[in-house]
Amino acid sequence: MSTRIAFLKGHGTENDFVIVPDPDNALDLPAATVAALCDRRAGLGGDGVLHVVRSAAHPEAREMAAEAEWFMDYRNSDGSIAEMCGNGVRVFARYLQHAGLVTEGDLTVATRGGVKRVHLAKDGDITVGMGRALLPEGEVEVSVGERTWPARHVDMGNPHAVAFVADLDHAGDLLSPPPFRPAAAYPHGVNVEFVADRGPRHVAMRVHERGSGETRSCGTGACAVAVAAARRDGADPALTGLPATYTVEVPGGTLVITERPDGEIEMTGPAVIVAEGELDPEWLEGVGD
Ligand SMILES: N[C@@H](CCC[C@H](N)C(=O)O)C(=O)O
Repeated sequence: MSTRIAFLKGHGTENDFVIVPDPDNALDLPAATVAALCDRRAGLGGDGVLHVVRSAAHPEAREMAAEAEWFMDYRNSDGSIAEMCGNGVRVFARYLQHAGLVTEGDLTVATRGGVKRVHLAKDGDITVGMGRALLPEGEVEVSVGERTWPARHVDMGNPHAVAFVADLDHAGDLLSPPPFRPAAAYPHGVNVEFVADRGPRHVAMRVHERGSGETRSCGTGACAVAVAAARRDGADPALTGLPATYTVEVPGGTLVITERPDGEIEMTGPAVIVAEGELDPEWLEGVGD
């Protein structure tokens, strides 16, 4: 990579991303480059990278090109690849609008977790159709220090372990991934949500994200939390025939999650573009040295 490369910085409820527009998939973005971009001291800083590519130009998205023109090639801040990023989809859609590539209204975004339907208001919040959750059977436990909690395994395209706790401070400083049992439950690692009640259908969470550490929000995590809370509260929409809406407070803001009786989940929240610029080619050439 020796030519000048454009970037933007954006966030959704303070889950922050470096956005790299690359319509023709011409850039090499190895894990070391992603990690350097996300480095908060020596790079731009971010919980992840949103690599913006035309679906037709990306081998993992070509099959979705007829349904969604743009592919969100999402990477965690350590350079690892994840199937989905809920806050990322909203910020991705906001970028497309900002760049004049789409107008407000309805659009689709291809992700490794399938095509997501997005409703983009001109200046307001963005709603994403997140698909259905899977709830694999089996007991899971997560620990922090001396404390251990039962956790609900919820798959939102990416894996989550949701633990209800009395106090979010019990999750400690979350400087390393919370150990979980059994190891076989999450062969590819897991995002862990700690959840405390705030009121009827109103919860607060902290999250330790696979590949990024503790972040200030996780959209797929908030959906997993709402799904787990609805089962705990006897509000499973498939059983009641009624939608279940939860307000999920995250350290960086608030997300509203609705699960319908057919299992489809919608997430609504903000998305903001903060800055744009160009990477310094010399800095980029030195990455990985
Ligand atoms: N912050 C994201 C989730 C990003 C991926 C996650 N760290 C994983 O590895 O599965 C969100 O908003 O959903």
